[in-house]
Amino acid sequence: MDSVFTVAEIRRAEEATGDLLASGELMQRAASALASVVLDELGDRPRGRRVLLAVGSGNNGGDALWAGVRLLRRGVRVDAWRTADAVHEEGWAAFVAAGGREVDAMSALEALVDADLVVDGVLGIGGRGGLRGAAAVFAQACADTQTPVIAVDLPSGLEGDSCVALPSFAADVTVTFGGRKACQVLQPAASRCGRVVVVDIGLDLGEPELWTWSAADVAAHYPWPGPDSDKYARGVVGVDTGSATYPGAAVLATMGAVYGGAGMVRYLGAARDAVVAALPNVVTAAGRVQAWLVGSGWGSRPDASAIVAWCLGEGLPTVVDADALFALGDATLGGHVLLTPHAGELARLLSVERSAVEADPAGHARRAASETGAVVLLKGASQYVAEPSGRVTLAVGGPAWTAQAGSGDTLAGLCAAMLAAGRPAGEAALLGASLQAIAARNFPGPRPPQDLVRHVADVIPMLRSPGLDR
Ligand SMILES: NC(=O)C1=CN([C@@H]2O[C@H](COP(=O)(O)OP(=O)(O)OC[C@H]3O[C@@H](n4cnc5c(N)ncnc54)[C@H](O)[C@@H]3O)[C@@H](O)[C@H]2O)[C@@H](O)CC1
Ligand SMILES: Nc1ncnc2c1ncn2[C@@H]1O[C@H](COP(=O)(O)OP(=O)(O)O)[C@@H](O)[C@H]1O
Ligand SMILES: [K+]
Repeated sequence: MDSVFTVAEIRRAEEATGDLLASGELMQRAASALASVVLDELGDRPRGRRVLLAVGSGNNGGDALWAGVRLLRRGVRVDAWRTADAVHEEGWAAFVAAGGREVDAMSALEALVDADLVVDGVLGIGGRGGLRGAAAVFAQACADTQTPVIAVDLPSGLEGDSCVALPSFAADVTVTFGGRKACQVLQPAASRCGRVVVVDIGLDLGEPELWTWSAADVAAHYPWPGPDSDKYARGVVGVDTGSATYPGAAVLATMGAVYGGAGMVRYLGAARDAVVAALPNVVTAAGRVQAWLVGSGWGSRPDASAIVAWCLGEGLPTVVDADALFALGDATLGGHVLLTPHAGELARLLSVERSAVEADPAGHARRAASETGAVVLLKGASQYVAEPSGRVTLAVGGPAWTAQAGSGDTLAGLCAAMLAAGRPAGEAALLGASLQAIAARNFPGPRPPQDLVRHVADVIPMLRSPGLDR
C-alpha cells in the first residue's frame, strides 16, 4: 500500500524541519535527486547534451535552477527560460555563475528543436488555476515536438490535491518530493505525470489521508482457496439483479461473482433463464447465502425497497448497486454493506451536482460513507473506497477500455464474491475494483464486459507469478 499526501500535509512537514527548510538544505536535496533523474534520462554521455529549464517564480523554479547547476558541472549545456520576472535569487545567481544561459520565451520555443529534454520548474505545489499564457503555449509546444519533459514535483498547472486535468505540462517523468500527491495517482490528472519518482528529502510525513493499493495488495488479500476449502468456505453469493428490461445485467453481475471465484452463486432474480443459459453452474433454488448482491439492472421496480430492506435485515454482507442505491429508505447500514455508485449516482445520493463529485471524488465518497455508515466504492477512472472511519483507499488503476455499459455490473459481482469469501467490505471493494483494472491492463483493447470478466479469472493466478502488468 502506498500513501498519498495532501499539499497541506507536505507544507506542515516542511515547516517542521525548521533549519533544513530555512538553510535551503531541503531544496538542495530536491535538486540533487532531480539532477540524478535528468542524468539517468540523458544516458551514458551527458556532456554536450542540451537541457532547457522552464523556471517559475517559486521554489519549484529554485529546484530546477539548482539541478541546472549540477548538470552544468557535468558538462550538460543548460539554458533557462524565466517564465516570471522574479525567480529564486540564489538559484539564479548560482546558475549563471556555473555557466547557465538565459533564453527568452521565443528562443525557448525555438530551442525545443535541439533540446534533449525540458525540465518543468514553472509551478509546484503552490500553483493554482492551471497553466496560463506563455507557459501554457510552451507546454503545448513540448507536447507537439515530443520533447521529453521531466516535471519538478508535479507537472506545472496541476494542483497537488486535485484529480482535475487542468491545463498543464504532460510529463514523461515526475520527480516528486516527500511523498506522492493526489494529482499523481488520480485520473485524469495522473495521466499527465508519466513515471513518478518519489524522493525522500527527509520530511516526517506521518499518516496520510489517502492510500493506494497495488497488485501486491490484491495478491495478499485475495481469498485463495486452500486444501480444506469447499464451496462454502469459498463463499455463496446470492444475486438479485437484472429485470425483464435489463436481463443482461443479471447475467453480467452473476458472471462477476462466478469469475471472481465464488464457491457457489445463487441467482434469485427475474432473469433466471438467461442466467442459467449463460452460466449452467449457477443455482436458482433458495438456500444458504453468505453475501447478497442487489440492484444492478433493476430499472424501476415496485418492490425495490422491500427487497433491499429484507436483504439488509438478514444482516449479511451486501453489495447495493445501481437502482437499489435509491431504495435504501431509512434502513440501518453498517460496515458490512457496500454501496457501489458511479459519480452520478453518488451525486444523487448526496443531493449535490455531479460536477461537485467530479471535482472532489474522495471527499464526497468519504462523506457518503460517514453519513450512511456503509463502505462506499465510487466507480470511475479512479476508484475510491471510503470507509465510515474516514479512510479512503484507491484501487489499482486500469485503462479506459473498461468504461462501458456493463462493467459496473460485473464489478458488483466481483465485489460480492469477495464479500461472500469473508473479506471485509472495504477489502472486497478494493479487490473487485483492482482485479477488474488489472485484467483490463493485461488484456487491453475493446472487449465487452462479458469477455473482460473472464480475463479476471486469468489474471488471478498470475498475481502470484512474474510477468503481470501491475
Ligand atoms: N518549501 C520547501 O522547502 C521545499 C519546496 N520545494 C519545492 O517548492 C515548491 C513549492 O514552492 P512555492 O511554494 O514557492 O510554490 P511554486 O514554486 O509552486 O510557485 C508558486 C508561485 O507561483 C505563483 N502562481 C501560482 N499559480 C500560478 C499560475 N497559475 N500561473 C502563474 N503563477 C502562479 C504564485 O503566486 C507563487 O508566487 C514545491 O513544489 C517543490 O518543488 C522543494 O525545494 C523542497 C523543499
Ligand atoms: N475512464 C475509465 N477508466 C477505467 N475504467 C473505467 C473508466 N470509467 C469507468 N470505468 C469502469 O467502468 C465501470 C462502469 O460502471 P457503471 O458506470 O456502473 O456502468 P454500468 O452500470 O453500465 O455497468 C466502472 O465501475 C469502472 O470500473
Ligand atoms: K513543476
